[in-house]
Amino acid sequence: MVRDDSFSADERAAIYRCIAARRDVRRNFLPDPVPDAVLARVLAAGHAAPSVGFLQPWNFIVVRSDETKAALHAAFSRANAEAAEMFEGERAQLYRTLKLEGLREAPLLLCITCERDRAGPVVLGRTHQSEMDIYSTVCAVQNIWLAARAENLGVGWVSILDLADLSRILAIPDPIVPVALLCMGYVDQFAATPDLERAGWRQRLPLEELVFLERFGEKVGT
Ligand SMILES: Cc1cc2c(cc1C)N(C[C@H](O)[C@H](O)[C@H](O)COP(=O)(O)O)c1[nH]c(=O)[nH]c(=O)c1N2
Repeated sequence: MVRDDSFSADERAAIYRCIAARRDVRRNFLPDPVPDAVLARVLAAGHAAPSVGFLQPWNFIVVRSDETKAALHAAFSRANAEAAEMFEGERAQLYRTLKLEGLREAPLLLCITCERDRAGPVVLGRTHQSEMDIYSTVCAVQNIWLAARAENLGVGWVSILDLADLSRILAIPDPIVPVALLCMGYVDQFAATPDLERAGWRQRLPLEELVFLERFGEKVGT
């Protein structure tokens, strides 16, 4: 049955293509600025995300200044040096070759935060699973990532930073938690596969190994 709110086959194909073609991008950003109207659409996609108790716990901090980007990059460099020490042998060597941020090259950075006390301590849906507001914010991040891809904007998530550094640099007050720092900008092409896959860090897992029937560990069709 085709209803007015049904997706057409073309629309469906576009959505799946966007999901498959989304990449984590942290290199080859073009200097072209992200127009305000495009950013507004991408942020509206974030704001349309589902949220526990309809809390909408997010804030979006837009960073364009070289000064703030440099401070964030310095925080990344400190954390990344510590991170490199946590791997051993060949892994540590390979880690040091990876490009894991595009904080200075990207024309725009976006920090997505979670205001955990936005509606007081008792929130519908968060009563028994306290992280649900954080997860809601991650839903907003993913909406932004996909909308950006549809706008042909590359997005890279940079999590190799101390949260305290992030809060200090972006003046995020205490009850508000930074959830994601994204670098964003136009790129001339999107890779077909994840950078980490091409670098030999990890391969994509076969989906069938991850799907169970009724109980964890019970394979479909066995
Ligand atoms: C929560 C979270 C945090 C990070 C990431 C992702 C997510 C979901 N990723 C990107 C990650 O490496 C990438 O998504 C996978 O390698 C898969 O690649 P595609 O996103 O499919 O291109 C990421 N990449 C990176 O280079 N530096 C980083 O700090 C992070 N941090």
